[in-house]
Amino acid sequence: MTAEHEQAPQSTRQPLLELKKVTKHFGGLAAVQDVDLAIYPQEIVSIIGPNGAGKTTVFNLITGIYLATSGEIIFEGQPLKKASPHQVVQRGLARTFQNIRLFNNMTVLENVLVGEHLRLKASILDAVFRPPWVKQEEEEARRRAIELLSFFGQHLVDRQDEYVINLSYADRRRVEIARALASEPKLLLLDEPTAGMNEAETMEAVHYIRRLRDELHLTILLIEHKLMVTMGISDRIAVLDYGRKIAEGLPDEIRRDERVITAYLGKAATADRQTWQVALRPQPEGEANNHHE
Ligand SMILES: Nc1ncnc2c1ncn2[C@@H]1O[C@H](COP(=O)(O)OP(=O)(O)OP(=O)(O)O)[C@@H](O)[C@H]1O
Repeated sequence: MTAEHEQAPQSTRQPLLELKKVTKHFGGLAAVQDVDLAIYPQEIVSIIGPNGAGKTTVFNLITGIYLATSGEIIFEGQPLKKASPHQVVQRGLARTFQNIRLFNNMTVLENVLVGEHLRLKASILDAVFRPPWVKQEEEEARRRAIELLSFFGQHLVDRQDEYVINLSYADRRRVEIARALASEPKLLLLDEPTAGMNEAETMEAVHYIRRLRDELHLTILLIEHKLMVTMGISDRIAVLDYGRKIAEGLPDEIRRDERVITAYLGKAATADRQTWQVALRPQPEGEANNHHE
């Protein structure tokens, strides 16, 4: 652990985001039930669980896409209440999606600029008549968008005028994160950030997710199906099953948790436990994230 990561114990800090007994019903189905979760500044927290466990629904509740049936979601000490997705972004939360949602008929740079529009002051009339301050604001937005692309290396800067449809899947995921960063969030929600990536791209994604926390001081909540990634990157992990949180803890605790093993493998699959243990083995020295250890 480096000195810059040392933080006060959680008990003395205020969570950046807190879910209190959050429940979401779809008709008779309880997709999320009584979920409590606290995420502290500059943590990387993962939500894992089998298909249909309620992970994406939790993201949709936090980001204002769904209204909770009951319970409370609190950001920086203030309830999000009925905040719309737009208002949630203004409060400082940004997200990416399981299925990348970029504008394919726009360039890389234009997509990132879309993420900046909430911060800009110019109205439609200003944009039409373009007084000097609007031009200045546009230039500043453009400069910042390029800077955000450069977080992922020079190659995205070089391809800023390319239509996003021409980029690799991994690059499109990077552009989607750059667009989320453009709204200057405090909390970034990443829904399966390594889906569709090969091993090398996945390892690179793990590296830049850590940099988002370490260099940009972001707090990160992610859903990730690749358990090797989750185990290596997370400070804490929350496990959902049938909408309920069945476990929460450090990666090592989750790896050994009987309820988690059962949820993933089913009761009849105890013979597969060794496979599970192998899949979740700690990352090699230097790769493990010892943020809170
Ligand atoms: N809009 C909706 N209307 C009705 N049911 C829904 C809706 N959204 C999700 N569900 C149901 O809620 C449950 C939880 O779904 P959710 O997508 O949150 O799970 P998940 O853990 O993200 O799954 P996956 O890993 O497959 O993405 C599932 O049974 C799903 O069918």
